[in-house]
Amino acid sequence: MSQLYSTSITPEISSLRLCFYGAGSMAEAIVRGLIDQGLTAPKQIGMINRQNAARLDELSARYGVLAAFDNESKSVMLGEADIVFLAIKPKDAAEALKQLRHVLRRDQLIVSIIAGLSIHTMESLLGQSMNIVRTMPNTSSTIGLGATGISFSSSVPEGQRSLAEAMFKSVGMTAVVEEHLLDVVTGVSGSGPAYIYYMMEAMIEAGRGRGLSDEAARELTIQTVLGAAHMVKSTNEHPADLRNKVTSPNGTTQAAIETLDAHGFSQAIIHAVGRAADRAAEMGKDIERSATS
Ligand SMILES: NC(=O)C1=CN([C@@H]2O[C@H](COP(=O)(O)OP(=O)(O)OC[C@H]3O[C@@H](n4cnc5c(N)ncnc54)[C@H](OP(=O)(O)O)[C@@H]3O)[C@@H](O)[C@H]2O)C=CC1
Ligand SMILES: O=C(O)[C@@H]1CCC=N1
Repeated sequence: MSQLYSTSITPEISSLRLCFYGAGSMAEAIVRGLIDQGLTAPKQIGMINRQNAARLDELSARYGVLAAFDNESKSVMLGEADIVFLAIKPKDAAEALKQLRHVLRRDQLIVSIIAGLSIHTMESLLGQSMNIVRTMPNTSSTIGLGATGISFSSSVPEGQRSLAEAMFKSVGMTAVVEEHLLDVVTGVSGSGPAYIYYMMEAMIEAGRGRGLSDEAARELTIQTVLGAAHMVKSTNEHPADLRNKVTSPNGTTQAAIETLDAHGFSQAIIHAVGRAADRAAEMGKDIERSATS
């Protein structure tokens, strides 16, 4: 299997065994996306968590993936994997990676989705340089509409880079960026869906508050967000130009935008993205400190 990695040809993903170390919401989003998009079969995917057996049962039943419950099967599953996804929370990363030090091999591709955790710290925790793909996906991968930032450790050969990109492309779009920019990616698109949901919550609440039914408020909001995103993508126009086309002089949109401006809407979003990026860096530093303690 490792032979495939040494070539510059992207191997068939379906022939590789994938192991998700951490079986939480983001791991599920990627797994569901990979299966639904037909990139691989459920039986090629193994999932591990720390203790929550009910969660593993649920994932096996829902997707047909394999699950490892005891330490021995966890070691076998990790050992047999061609690609190991690190999908645990940042706070658990230092301890978990130290435990993986003698389990992971250099011929395996490591794909981390952990916010803030640098390739350098991963290699310190794992005790050796490895082929590491550091990514920042988002939960829209579940429906094939994810946005994933990707960077690579210097040793990752071209074939493995293409493989990693192909996996994440199958669940959305990808952007290869320099590693230091992944924290910004976290602020924009990793956490980004939550900002949009938050705005949708407010729009729905406002609609209901002014008398729309729950269903009408929800459906009108959904279609508005969908349509606006599609408009930006399909017309390729700048969002500001599209906004201007909605805004009649002295009309309703102008009144609304002035109200948003009065409440610091743009600045709030800019600060939120920046704060998320800073928080990713802080979490990375915390893990780095645990790595050396
Ligand atoms: N959620 C999101 O939108 C995004 C998350 N991320 C990143 O993805 C990662 C996972 O986040 P998310 O899915 O939300 O987290 P969850 O809390 O949903 O899942 C974390 C999983 O890790 C498992 N786990 C914890 N410690 C260990 C261990 N030592 N060995 C094996 N498994 C372990 C947990 O198992 P148990 O329950 O048994 O403890 C749980 O299944 C994070 O690092 C986050 O930064 C990246 C992009 C977006
Ligand atoms: O909130 C978090 O820390 C993770 C990282 C990006 C989205 N969720």
